[in-house]
Amino acid sequence: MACLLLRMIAPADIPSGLGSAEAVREGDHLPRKAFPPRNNRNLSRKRRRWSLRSPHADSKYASLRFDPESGRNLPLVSSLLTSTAGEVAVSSEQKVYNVVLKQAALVKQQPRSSTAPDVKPDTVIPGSVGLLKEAYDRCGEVCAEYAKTFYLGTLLMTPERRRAIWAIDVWCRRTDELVDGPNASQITPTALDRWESRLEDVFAGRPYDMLDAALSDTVSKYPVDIQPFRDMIEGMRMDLKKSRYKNFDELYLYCYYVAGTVGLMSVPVMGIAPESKATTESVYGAALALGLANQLTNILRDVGEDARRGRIYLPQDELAQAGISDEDIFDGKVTEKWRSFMKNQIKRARMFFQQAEAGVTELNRASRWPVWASLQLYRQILDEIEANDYNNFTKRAYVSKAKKLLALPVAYRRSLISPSSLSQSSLAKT
Ligand SMILES: CC(C)=CCC/C(C)=C/CC/C(C)=C/CC/C(C)=C/COP(=O)(O)OP(=O)(O)O
Repeated sequence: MACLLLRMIAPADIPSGLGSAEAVREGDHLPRKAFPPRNNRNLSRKRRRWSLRSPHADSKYASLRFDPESGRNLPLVSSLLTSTAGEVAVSSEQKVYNVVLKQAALVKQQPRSSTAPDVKPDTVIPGSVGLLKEAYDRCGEVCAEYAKTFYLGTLLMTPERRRAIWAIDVWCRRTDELVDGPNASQITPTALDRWESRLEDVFAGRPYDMLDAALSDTVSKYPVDIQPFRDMIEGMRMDLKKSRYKNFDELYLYCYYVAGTVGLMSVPVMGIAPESKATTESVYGAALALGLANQLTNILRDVGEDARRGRIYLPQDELAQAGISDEDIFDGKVTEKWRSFMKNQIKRARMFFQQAEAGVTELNRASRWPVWASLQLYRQILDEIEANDYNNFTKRAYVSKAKKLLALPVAYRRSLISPSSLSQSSLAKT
């Protein structure tokens, strides 16, 4: 099939760790060194980050309020921001919400189904079926190695959905690897442009290597749009350029690019439960919120590591308001000011998790367990930051194996709750 026409043109500035044409021919599609052990990673940038906004309408960071009727964050005043120069600009939340609407519109025409009958069967070209299976299997191996818990959860999905999720996950990891991996220092905006044109080829059915072939096949079968993928690359460009974020609006956009996009890519594959009464937009909004919540958590966990790389992802205006300077962060002293600042940041991240929760129940049953499990595990990192007395400078907050194991049956029980069993969905009705 078209997606197995592996192209042999290696863009010179894409690091070889991303899988060369030769590697494909030899069957070693993605050298393991492309995904070094996590503790050895080049942390030149914050990893995928995401978030929406303010924890409580009454907090000093509240520029949005969560509206349970629509399942959306609504601007408290307006979706327009006024700059100091007096120019009026559309807020990041509004920009991203427009993407959510577009993504939802793309899948709306598809009938909701738990078995995904809309998924087209593999096109059989003699000799290619085995290769495609091998490509997906390799994606599964990478996912298993880098996101064990999530991988285990995906095993509950239908085989088609599971392998599609692996293919998307692997593309995201490879993209992240460009600016966060062993070859990060060689990455230029031109390399990202090349990665983007390679993405266009994947969507046009012209994959470059085996891992791309799996994604190419996935996007030919599910209503997955290219925009969130392009946006993720845009997040990598942003990371090359910026090491400070003026305010939450800037950080919001970054978080959408690098993590909220993953939520938008996943919903078309995970599927919305046929019995769900929630609007497609609201489910996409929840998926976005989960991406944002995870990314904010990731940022809060890694403050010290990032500072050692000269990076501060926390909003500068909020830091200034709390009386905290960049130097204070580089010094890494846990003061009362810091604790109080962190409490507000944690509140905001929790608000996004809460917003995401309502959407998980609306997903197809088989997709709920892995999503609940990963939501719970990531949210617990916030509890661990508190347990470390807000020392995220020198102590890494992590969830113990025992807690991870405990989260699985809890997530499983929650996954049994179906949209129809909720007397009143917290998401908007169609
Ligand atoms: C809620 C609904 C309706 C759907 C779910 C939609 C999904 C799957 C959302 C999840 C999006 C996601 C997994 C984003 C990635 C965010 C993130 C911070 C990833 C960090 O990944 P790693 O770098 O592997 O994490 P560590 O640094 O913790 O190892």
